[in-house]
Amino acid sequence: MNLMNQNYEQLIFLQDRSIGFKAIIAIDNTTLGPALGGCRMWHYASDEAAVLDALRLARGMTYKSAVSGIPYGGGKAVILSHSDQGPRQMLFRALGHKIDELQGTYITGMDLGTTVSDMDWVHFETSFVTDTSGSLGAVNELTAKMTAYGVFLGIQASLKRAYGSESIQHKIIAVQGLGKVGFQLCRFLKHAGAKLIVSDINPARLRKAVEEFGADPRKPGDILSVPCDVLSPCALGGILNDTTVSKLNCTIIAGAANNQLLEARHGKLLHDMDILYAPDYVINAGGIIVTSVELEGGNAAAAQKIVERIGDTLTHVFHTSDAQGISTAAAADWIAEQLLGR
Ligand SMILES: NC(=O)c1ccc[n+]([C@@H]2O[C@H](COP(=O)([O-])OP(=O)(O)OC[C@H]3O[C@@H](n4cnc5c(N)ncnc54)[C@H](O)[C@@H]3O)[C@@H](O)[C@H]2O)c1
Repeated sequence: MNLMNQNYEQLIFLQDRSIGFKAIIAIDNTTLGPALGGCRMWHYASDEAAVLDALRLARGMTYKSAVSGIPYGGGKAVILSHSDQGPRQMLFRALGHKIDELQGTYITGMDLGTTVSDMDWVHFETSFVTDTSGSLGAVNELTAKMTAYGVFLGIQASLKRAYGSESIQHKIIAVQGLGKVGFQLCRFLKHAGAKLIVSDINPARLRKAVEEFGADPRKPGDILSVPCDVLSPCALGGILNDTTVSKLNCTIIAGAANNQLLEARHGKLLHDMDILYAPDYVINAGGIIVTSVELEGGNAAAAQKIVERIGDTLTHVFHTSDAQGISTAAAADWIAEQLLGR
């Protein structure tokens, strides 16, 4: 990988051997405001894989903020997880110390593998952190709820585009992943009259969804190929790839998971197969909207008002895709690039 060819603003490598701390901060773009994006703590196969992940996630945040109309740029932090690390508080305080030196260019928060208490440790060192105890997003899991609500509205907009009506009544919707977002999404969908098919690697969560929603459970390996109107990926990224795309049996893909397309070309593949793909960073922006409203001192109602624009943003993406004859994924990127003035 030639790092100098990547179009980012800053790539920062951090290391403190005494506490087994190794981290990366990627600041993709600050044209529209300070770079916003959570901190992931993950085990990577190599340092290079971690750098690539940080850069890709940071770019996704730039685009997500731009299309959502919030005054922030994109960034991401990654702490490389390994066996001989010091106590978590030391790792997150080390990260916080560096973030403070950046004087607000980058603002962090929670992501995969990190928690509210980790953000509290970051907060010991800097105020450029969200998702701390008592924050707007952390209380009653507002971030996840608003993400689920945005996905629900995005599913309605996608149904309207594919079937001419946004009605969810009797539509078959397959939800992969019943965590904080997926479970809440099922609540909205069930209430609107959907027939749910669900899957989770966690048997307790699966059982709960069957009991609460009368959902039809499937094995994790089967959910992506079930015949359905909408497939809603709410677990991991990279699930739309060479192996899975040919097995899909849905009209629409609209879910919360980040980086659903393994590679950009898979967006084109879906387009050629006439499957309507709701670009992930457009439909799952509810969480970052809560964070941005929190940073501006707003409340849950203010956040909801912005989340309610997600359906219209998605419709704009679909129109752009039609007008330019490009995939919805490429159309979303094009809109974001325009907003960034590039
Ligand atoms: N929480 C948010 O506000 C938010 C915001 C934007 C995007 N996202 C993205 O949405 C996705 C879900 O987020 P979350 O907060 O609900 O996470 P979570 O960890 O609470 O839930 C993920 C669920 O997926 C399940 N799962 C994992 N692998 C699976 C598989 N192969 N098949 C079926 N189920 C599987 C897990 O058991 C878990 O129940 C993630 O990709 C996340 O990055 C979340």
